[in-house]
Amino acid sequence: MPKAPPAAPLLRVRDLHRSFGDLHVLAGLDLELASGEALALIGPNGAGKSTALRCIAGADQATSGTVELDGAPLDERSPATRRDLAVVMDDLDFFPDLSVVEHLNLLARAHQVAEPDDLVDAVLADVGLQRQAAQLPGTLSSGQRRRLALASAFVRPRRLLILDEPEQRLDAAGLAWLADRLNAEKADGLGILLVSHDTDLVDAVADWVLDLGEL
Ligand SMILES: Nc1ncnc2c1ncn2[C@@H]1O[C@H](COP(=O)(O)OP(=O)(O)OP(=O)(O)O)[C@@H](O)[C@H]1O
Repeated sequence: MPKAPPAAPLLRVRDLHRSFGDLHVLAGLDLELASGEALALIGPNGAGKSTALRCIAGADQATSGTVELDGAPLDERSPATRRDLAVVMDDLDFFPDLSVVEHLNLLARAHQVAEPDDLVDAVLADVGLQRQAAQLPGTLSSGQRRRLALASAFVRPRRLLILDEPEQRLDAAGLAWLADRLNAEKADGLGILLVSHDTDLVDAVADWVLDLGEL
């Protein structure tokens, strides 16, 4: 009996290049990620980790190379990609006049999740922002703003989670929560691509580690 062709990985990046003038930040990055797995990009400051995430997520234009989601070119404008891809970068942008709960409600409803109020309540409790639900982003502490950014990814549909230094500004309890949450996401079948300088988080979550400082 003929064998079925192997399923495409959730994410496949081939020969990704990104240069800024004569600075070759990415010079042929290859990676693959399956559903239910986490891949951590590590490396020193300036190694190109955020550049890689931005090019993969479509926030920056690679000089050359391919990025595929489920075997099709990843197009951040397509409805399918926008449904599947949840991105939390390190630049946190919020509407200054929408409260915490209003942000999360807006996202859940825009992504047409079932029972948005229940999901938002659950995520608020999970990220520890229940008491801050009515506050505006400008009144949150920096760690609370990071929690809101992470919460934004958890109130929407997703199959691939891309996270740039999600550990930033989290306290010890927040870091423990983050590792548990990301492992729960993996158990739910999500693929996770993260950049992190936190070796404990990488050890706790990553199935694969790619050191961009060594490429
Ligand atoms: N838009 C840009 N124009 C010029 N140079 C850039 C641009 N974006 C990034 N770079 C350069 O590319 C290199 C890689 O930057 P990047 O932010 O990807 O590093 P990183 O590995 O994420 O570092 P860190 O650990 O400090 O976050 C750096 O030398 C940076 O100055």
